[in-house]
This record gives sequence, C-alpha cells and structure tokens, in this order.
Amino acid sequence: MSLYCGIACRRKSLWCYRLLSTYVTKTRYLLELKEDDDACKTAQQTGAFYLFHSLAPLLQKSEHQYLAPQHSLSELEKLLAKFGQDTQRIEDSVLLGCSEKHEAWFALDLVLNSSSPINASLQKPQMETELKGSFIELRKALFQLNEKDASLLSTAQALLRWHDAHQFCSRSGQPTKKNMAGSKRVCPSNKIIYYPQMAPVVITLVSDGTQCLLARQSSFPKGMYSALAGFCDIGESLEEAVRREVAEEVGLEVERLQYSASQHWPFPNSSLMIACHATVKPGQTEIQVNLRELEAAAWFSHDEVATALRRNNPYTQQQNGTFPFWLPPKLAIAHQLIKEWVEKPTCSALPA
Ligand SMILES: NC(=O)C1=CN([C@@H]2O[C@H](COP(=O)(O)OP(=O)(O)OC[C@H]3O[C@@H](n4cnc5c(N)ncnc54)[C@H](OP(=O)(O)O)[C@@H]3O)[C@@H](O)[C@H]2O)C=CC1
Ligand SMILES: [Mg+2]
Repeated sequence: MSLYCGIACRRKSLWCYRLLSTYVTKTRYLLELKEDDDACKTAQQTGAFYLFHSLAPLLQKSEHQYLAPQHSLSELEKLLAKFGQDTQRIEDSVLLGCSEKHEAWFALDLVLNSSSPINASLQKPQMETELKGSFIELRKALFQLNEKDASLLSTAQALLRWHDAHQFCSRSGQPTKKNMAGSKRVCPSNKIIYYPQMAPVVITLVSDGTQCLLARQSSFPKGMYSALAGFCDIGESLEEAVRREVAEEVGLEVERLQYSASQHWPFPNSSLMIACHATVKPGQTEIQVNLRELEAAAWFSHDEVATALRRNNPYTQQQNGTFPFWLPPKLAIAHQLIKEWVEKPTCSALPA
C-alpha cells in the first residue's frame, strides 16, 4: 500500500523520498536521472550495462532460453580498452530503468554512434568470444527471453535506434547532442529539443458474437494468423483508426469496440500497440480481403482458437507439407488479446 504523502520536496537537488512508496521513489529517481546529467553519470558508477552490436543485443544461451548479461562500469571500461575504444563512448549509453534498490540499467551499442572507429583487428566474432556470448537479432531472440529482459532489450533497441537516426537537427542540419540519460537530443544552435517517438498502432480482434476474425500477411511465418493491425493516421482518434483499419483490410464495419491493453513494440521502428476488441453488426460478416495488405483472413471458432493457443510447438511442417494454424507467441499483445477473447465471453458481446 502506498504511503505517498502528497508533498514532493527537493533537498539539495535530491527528492525527499521519505514516506513515498517503492514505485514512486523509483519513478522520481529515474526522472532525476533524466533531468540531471551529473546524477546520471553518478548512477553509471554503480549501474549495469547491456551491450549491443549494430542494434543486436549480446545474449547468452541457457538451455531453451536466452539471457541478457549485464556488465558493471569497470568491466565495460576494460572491454572498451580491449576493443580499442575510448571510455568516452560510455556517454553514448542510454538509460533503461532501475531496480528497486536504484541500481540503474543502461544500454550501449559498441558500433553505432561510435566517433572512434572500432579497432579493425577486433571484429564481431572476437568481441563475442571476449564477451562469452553472441549478438543476436532481437526479432529472432525476443520470444526466448524472460519478460523482464524482453521488455528492457526492446526499450534499449528502440532508444538506440532512435538516437542513431536523429543525430542531426532537421531545421539547422547541425549535429544534435544527447543528454546523459538519452531521453532527448538538443540542437546546440537553435535549442530545438527532440524526444524519442513511438508510432501508435491499433490492433483489433473482431468478433461476430461467436467467432473471431484472424488474418495473415505474406511476411508472417507459415500458418500463423493474428489480429488486424495498422498504424494510426495523423489526426485520428483510436476509435477512428480501428474502424478505418478494419474497413480497409477486410471490408467490414465495426459496430462496437472496447480497449483492452497496450504494449511497446520495437519493430520496425518503435510502436505503441493499442489493443481492442470489436464487434461487427450481425449478418454483416462477409469478408472482402484487401490483398495488397493481407494474404488471407478468415473467421475462426472458439474451439479452433482455444486449440491453437494450447499448441506448444506450432511451427512444424505436417506430412502433407502444410503448417498448422497457430497464433503469435505469449509475449506479443496479439496473443494476449486472443487469449482474453477465448477466456471472457463478454469480448464477443460488447456493451452498447
Ligand atoms: N505485438 C504484436 O502482437 C503485433 C505487432 N504488430 C506490429 O504492428 C505494426 C503495424 O501492423 P501492419 O499491419 O503492418 O500495419 P498497416 O496495416 O498500417 O500496414 C503497414 C503499412 O502502413 C504504412 N505505414 C503508415 N504509417 C506507418 C508508420 N508510421 N510506420 C511504418 N509504416 C507505416 C507502410 O506502408 P508503405 O511501406 O507502403 O509506406 C506500411 O507498410 C507492424 O509493424 C507489426 O510489427 C502487428 C501485429 C501483432
Ligand atoms: Mg495491417
């Protein structure tokens, strides 16, 4: 239970944390690290660093899953020296969060933003040997990470990618400067501040009362179907984006919709996935698939979907050469939305 006293006081630039809940003190501490470069630099002394190489995280294989190793500041300094890089590089790291004991977590890409060229004699395989791990594409590893690592590495990749793509001011053309935490970049010549951005995406599970509508793009792994997704257009509300995407992709008119949950998604460029349940008018369920966007779309029964959710190792080719119908993995919000539909009958009959 929170003991938040409602009074936020500052003492020698530090928040007075007395009487605040663990969550609130942690949040205030992270806010301070974002606002105060010196505090952030101090936090690096006791912090932990996740390493990347061209946006691929350093991972270690442990049985059926990957683990993301952490390095202390002193370990990182030694590694950078071995890789022929200046310890100044540590200032390119970005703040990801912190533990309840205020151990701050950072991410550093050993290749991106590097002003000093990487020691030509020390290439990626040698770095991996030195680091006792491998740099693996996040898309390939995400579903074999635990929830905490998946979330931290997704945030890290999204932030590192944003910094790499926003090194120059779009007004003056001058190089922008990152703050210590990496929560913004500033153009020194005109003081314009740039903040990391996410694109809002709606993801909708449409139901006709008994069945749900799932679709697949040709780029999906074989046999996998998911809920309908689409980027919000500028000026649209969430409700308008859902109605437009469903009409565009499958030619149906949404009658009712209800927000379910949201998730940050790092691919392709950092999106905020906003998940909704929607229903269509009875008798208006004939799908007209937009083949420019989708390969296929179909209605699935409750039993079919419940069976697919229980499938452990879905991506196995059957004897006749086809792949069974399967659904996105647990970590994806699409999975959570579909699971919620299976478990809660109210998702098929939304209130007016
Ligand atoms: N976490 C999850 O469970 C799921 C996540 N997703 C994510 O949702 C996202 C959107 O789904 P999708 O069906 O592809 O979206 P859309 O149906 O909106 O189609 C994608 C196309 O929209 C155009 N587009 C418009 N705005 C943007 C923008 N800001 N960024 C990129 N492309 C834009 C692009 O077209 P053009 O290239 O012609 O310009 C792109 O190819 C995907 O990136 C996917 O990774 C999807 C399903 C499940
Ligand atoms: Mg789409």
